[in-house]
Amino acid sequence: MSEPFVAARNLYKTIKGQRIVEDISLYMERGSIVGLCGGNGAGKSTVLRMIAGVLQPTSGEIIVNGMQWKHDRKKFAGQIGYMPDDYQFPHGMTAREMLLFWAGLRKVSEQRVNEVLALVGLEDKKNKLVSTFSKGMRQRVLFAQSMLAEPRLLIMDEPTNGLDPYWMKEFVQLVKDLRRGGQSVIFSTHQLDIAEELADEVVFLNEGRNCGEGAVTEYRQLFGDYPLHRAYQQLMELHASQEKEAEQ
Ligand SMILES: Nc1ncnc2c1ncn2[C@@H]1O[C@H](COP(=O)(O)OP(=O)(O)OP(=O)(O)O)[C@@H](O)[C@H]1O
Repeated sequence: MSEPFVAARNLYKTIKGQRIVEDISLYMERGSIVGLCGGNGAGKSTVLRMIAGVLQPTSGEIIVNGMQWKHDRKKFAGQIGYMPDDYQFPHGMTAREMLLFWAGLRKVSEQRVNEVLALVGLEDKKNKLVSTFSKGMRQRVLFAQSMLAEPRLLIMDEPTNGLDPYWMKEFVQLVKDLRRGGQSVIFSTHQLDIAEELADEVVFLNEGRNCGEGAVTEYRQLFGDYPLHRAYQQLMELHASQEKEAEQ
């Protein structure tokens, strides 16, 4: 059997003695979209940061397109676009200047900067200071940044946070277009309706562990309407009853 496009195996992360991620394995086919769902502090950002190579796992292995971070950091990073959940933009930089800065790091042309500005609808705001932007507009700058080098894998942490309904829809369409172009996407979200609309596969995390995963079509067959809401609720109820049993 051939190796999946992304194979993250048995990931553990411990920070200052606290286990944050425990035995997470995750596999992605090329050109697929995976949604990571779970409550606050479930470990979604930590898992995404490890796959992106910005945080090293305490143990476990991550292979993207046959490459490992520890063997060739530059090549590994070169095939990934990462959209963090938060970013401190420097003062005094316009949207265009920010994107030109990132484009320079990745050897991307000015024409591509203009393309991504247009994709996220910021052409007319490109010469405005990012520090004056709303949360949703800053998210669109970060989204544009992640697409700059047309990476094979896009890793996006809470990408729809702060987007208005129009941009939420546009975002969904843009990500579907990326998939159509053969790019793979993994994203975290609290918005289960977005995960249902966008993802092929969903992984639910709770307290740093995988508590359920499957194809969205399977969840639909199992639960009908609002399949991810229902699946999540069931998983949380199961978790609560297991905790209660363990206490007794
Ligand atoms: N650098 C760190 N030092 C200490 N604890 C950390 C650190 N980074 C993450 N954590 C802890 O790890 C847990 C998981 O955090 P993480 O940000 O991965 O969760 P999340 O699922 O993305 O949460 P949210 O949905 O609230 O963004 C949390 O309890 C968090 O406090």
